[in-house]
Amino acid sequence: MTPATTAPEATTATEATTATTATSTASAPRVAIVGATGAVGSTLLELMESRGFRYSELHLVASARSAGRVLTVGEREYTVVAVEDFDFGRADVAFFSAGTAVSEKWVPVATEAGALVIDNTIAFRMDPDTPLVVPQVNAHELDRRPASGVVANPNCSTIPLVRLLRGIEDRWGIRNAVVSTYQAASGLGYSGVEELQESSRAALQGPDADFEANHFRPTLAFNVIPKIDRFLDSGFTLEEEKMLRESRKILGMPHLDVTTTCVRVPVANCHSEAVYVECQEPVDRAELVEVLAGLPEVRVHDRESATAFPTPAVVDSSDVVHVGRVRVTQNNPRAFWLWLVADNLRIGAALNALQIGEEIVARGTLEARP
Ligand SMILES: NC(=O)C1=CN([C@@H]2O[C@H](COP(=O)(O)OP(=O)(O)OC[C@H]3O[C@@H](n4cnc5c(N)ncnc54)[C@H](OP(=O)(O)O)[C@@H]3O)[C@@H](O)[C@H]2O)C=CC1
Ligand SMILES: N[C@@H](CC(=O)OP(=O)(O)O)C(=O)O
Repeated sequence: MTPATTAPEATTATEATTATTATSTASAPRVAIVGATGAVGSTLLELMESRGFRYSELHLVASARSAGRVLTVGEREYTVVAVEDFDFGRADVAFFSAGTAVSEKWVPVATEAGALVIDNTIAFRMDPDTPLVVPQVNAHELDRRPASGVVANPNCSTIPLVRLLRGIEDRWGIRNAVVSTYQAASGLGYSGVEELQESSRAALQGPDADFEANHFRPTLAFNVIPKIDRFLDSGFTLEEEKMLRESRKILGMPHLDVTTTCVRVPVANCHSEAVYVECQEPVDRAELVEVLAGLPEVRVHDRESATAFPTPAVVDSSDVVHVGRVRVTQNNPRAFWLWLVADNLRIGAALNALQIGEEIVARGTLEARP
């Protein structure tokens, strides 16, 4: 997790916001990032640089609070523009990670102006005209420009899960899966991490320390909270419901039986999941390890030593899904458990969104601009 840098001195707003990368060509898209100052937006900017994603223009967009702030991307400085003041006709691709309400209001404006939107929020995920894409699973959905003009990025816990379930379904067939998540404070952005830090400091000072929670109630410091997002009438939370319905849509398995308990834990970054899967056929552990390790961008930590299992503190800022504790159950040879850890800001949000962008460019999907 690396915050964006603010340059002490900067070029003027107009110059800065329309700068062209050294590596760009006429065919590289013009890119806008809405939510550029946030945890996901900053991670996206970092990944664009490290992965060499080419653009002919880059526009950084946030709320009026950040308008005029200057961010350094690569070796250039860019001035942040308020979304109300941005002309989406200046972007071929617009990444949105500024919350659901912002996407509901501004994504239609962006698509109307001709931009293809890659949206990180829940706003359009279940829209039938909007593909919900994890490139390692269903990149073929990007062969054509979507009717809605939007490609949705799934929930941060759902992405690593479906990447493993795809390989398991293809080899053994899935009867059902039971998942418990252990989700980091960064799922609520920079302010979630700050609240975890401040509440931990206050808890260490004693019961009378002055601290007011905005996000996590009861406190997340030295605690775990079995509720993420709001409760539904079913008794499940919306986060748990997202994991069911989004997994079904991404995998193209409308009857997939996956049930979850989503839990917030006092970890800064990286979501973990304990996953139980019952298959249609008996599973051989060695073959399971081989199948999982053969999936794209997955690393299996398999009994290399007594501590060779992934944990959030160790695999933070990693671009692969880490898997450990792979074990077939003693009472049912068709069932097994595994443990996964994935960086929610990268794999669960910015990296997945950027990989969608890379696929769109590679497949020429943007050429059908309306
Ligand atoms: N964190 C995660 O793991 C995941 C997040 N997401 C999605 O991404 C969104 C952003 O997450 P994250 O980056 O972590 O959050 P942050 O709180 O760190 O950042 C929020 C960003 O949105 C901008 N923003 C807020 N309100 C407005 C507004 N009214 N108009 C324009 N821009 C606005 C902020 O700009 P400003 O600096 O001006 O306040 C900032 O750039 C989430 O709400 C969620 O929908 C999706 C999957 C995972
Ligand atoms: N709900 C996730 C983060 C997030 O924003 O998810 P979604 O995009 O599905 O609302 C978390 O708190 O860890």
